[in-house]
Parts: sequence; structure tokens; C-alpha cells
Amino acid sequence: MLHIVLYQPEIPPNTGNVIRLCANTGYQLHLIEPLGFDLEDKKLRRAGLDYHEFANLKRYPDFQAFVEQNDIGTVYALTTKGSRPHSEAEFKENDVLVFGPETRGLPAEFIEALPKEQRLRLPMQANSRSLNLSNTVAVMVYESWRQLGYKMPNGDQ
Ligand SMILES: C[S@@+](CC[C@H](N)C(=O)[O-])C[C@H]1O[C@@H](n2cnc3c(N)ncnc32)[C@H](O)[C@@H]1O
Repeated sequence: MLHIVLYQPEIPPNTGNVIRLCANTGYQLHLIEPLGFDLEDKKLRRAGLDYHEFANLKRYPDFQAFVEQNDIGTVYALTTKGSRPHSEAEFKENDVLVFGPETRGLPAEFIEALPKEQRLRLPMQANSRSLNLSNTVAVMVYESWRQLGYKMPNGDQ
């Protein structure tokens, strides 16, 4: 499975949707602080999440702490400023998909520290600004999971 990293997410229902998505697919979800909300936020709970859906969720004071605490492969940034279409990357187990905060996107220094082929963009119509964060994560989880043959964490199919 791949790692999903939400970098400083701001809007509770988006993170709630991603928590459910990761619980349903077996992807590990990592949140980089500061968060724009409390994990006990009612709007997050209102997404109808069960207690077990929080099991695959970890949080870190910064991205470096995430790197140090996990076995990771290639890091990909999801950004509207990328030039490589998201589906061109060949994903492997333990690769990392990093998504930016809703109002700001990923910091320029973070994006520019990665080679261009690791900066991925979902195609949009000309003059579009960006997709919703949780929709972007859903597309990436299913594209990468499809490439892994819908592998299950415990080896079942
Ligand atoms: C609402 S968007 C942020 C908008 C911000 N103004 C920007 O241009 O990055 C939140 C996050 O969703 C992801 N995202 C949204 N649309 C995307 C796209 N077309 N391609 C890749 N990532 C996208 C990115 O990770 C982005 O940081």
C-alpha cells in the first residue's frame, strides 16, 4: 500500500472523507501539523466516521518526523503546478503521495525540492484553479491501488 500524507489540512470534512477512504482501502493516512481543526471536531465526526476508521491515522509535528518514522519509497507531490500527469507515474508499495492545504497548496520549497517527475498534476480544463482536496486524494488512491492490482494489506485478494 502507499502512504497518504495530508500536509497541514485545514477543512475538517475533507480530512473526514480521506479518513474513511483510507479505512476502506487499507491505505495509511498521515497528518502533518499544524492541523486547521481538532480531531475531535464535530464536523469531522459528522462525516459518520466510526472509531475503527481512526485506527490507520498518525500525526507528526513536521514532514521530517514522518520521513524518520516510516519505511518509505518515492515521494510524490500532488500539485496544480506539476507538469507530469498523475497516471504516468509507476507506483510501488510504500511510495508516498503528499497533498497540500486547501487554501494554500504545498509550499514552493517542498515542491521544488523534488525532481519534476515526482510533481504530479491531475488534468483540468484550462483556467481551472484546483480540484477539491479529498477528490484529488480519492483519484490518487484508486489510480495507485489499481496499479498494485488492488493488493490487500494482509496479502488476500
Ligand atoms: C484545493 S487544492 C489547493 C489549491 C492551491 N491554490 C493550489 O493551487 O495548490 C488542495 C490540494 O489538492 C491537490 N490538488 C487539487 N487539484 C489538483 C490537481 N489538479 N492536480 C494535483 N493536485 C491537486 C493538491 O495537493 C493541493 O495542494
